[in-house]
Amino acid sequence: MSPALSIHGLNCAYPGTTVLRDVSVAVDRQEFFIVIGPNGSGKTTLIKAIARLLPASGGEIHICGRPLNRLGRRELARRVAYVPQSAAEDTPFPVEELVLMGRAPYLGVLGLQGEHDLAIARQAIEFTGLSHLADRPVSHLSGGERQRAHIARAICQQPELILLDEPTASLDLTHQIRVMELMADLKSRNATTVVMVSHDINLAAMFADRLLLLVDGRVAAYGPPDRVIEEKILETAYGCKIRVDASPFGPWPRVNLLREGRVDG
Ligand SMILES: Nc1ncnc2c1ncn2[C@@H]1O[C@H](COP(=O)(O)OP(=O)(O)OP(=O)(O)O)[C@@H](O)[C@H]1O
Repeated sequence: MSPALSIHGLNCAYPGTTVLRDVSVAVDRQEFFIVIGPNGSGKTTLIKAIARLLPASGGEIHICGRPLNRLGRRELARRVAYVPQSAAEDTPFPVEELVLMGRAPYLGVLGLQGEHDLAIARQAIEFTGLSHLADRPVSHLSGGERQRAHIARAICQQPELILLDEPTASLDLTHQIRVMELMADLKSRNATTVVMVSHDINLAAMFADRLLLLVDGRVAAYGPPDRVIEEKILETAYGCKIRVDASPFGPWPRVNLLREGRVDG
């Protein structure tokens, strides 16, 4: 079976700047894949290229074996859902309506939602812990609640591949772990492939099947967490002092930041 996502020799550029250079990775179906890397290394650019929001200037992206640029808009929306980095917006729609928008790729010409669509939307709202806010306008939610509403909309789209750009960035600790558990759950219950950008390397180590470390738009490391989360690799990538040990709470590595000159070794 072809991978959920395969990227070969991808280059992406904005006018005057090349951001991604020769990026090649493959993400298996039902994999939890997390992209890490310093600010400006090209993580959002990569996610946007996969969501077809940015054109590639070279290379190829395949979704479940199909070339990305040959998928029709509806087919792309059925296969791929994208949750952007900052979902700040003043939409006056209630949460339930925003989430129901995820059904758009499945509706007929009249765009009428049926009981089935409503049931899927309610399930996504419940799954993200927003049932008590279903009727509240999105503009009246906190940043973290709004982020979860956008995740619910993406889940409601029932995609094969869900792309999330720093979904835990504005969340408190409970909701950070909840979003990660939610994605792990979605992966095993719905066989969804999850591709996430995150700056939280310790959370990423706990949940990712594989990590991709981008530095200056290039693949610096790629593999299971214990192959990527190594002191030398991270210190070179981030340019700060780091110690890596084994987490006492599970079979994953743990990153510890050091203050300059405070610890020997
Ligand atoms: N619209 C744009 N036009 C020109 N350059 C851009 C544009 N968007 C991003 N860039 C540049 O491309 C590079 C990669 O940006 P990108 O947002 O992909 O990085 P990132 O790894 O997601 O960063 P962060 O961790 O800070 O969110 C940066 O140098 C950025 O300044």
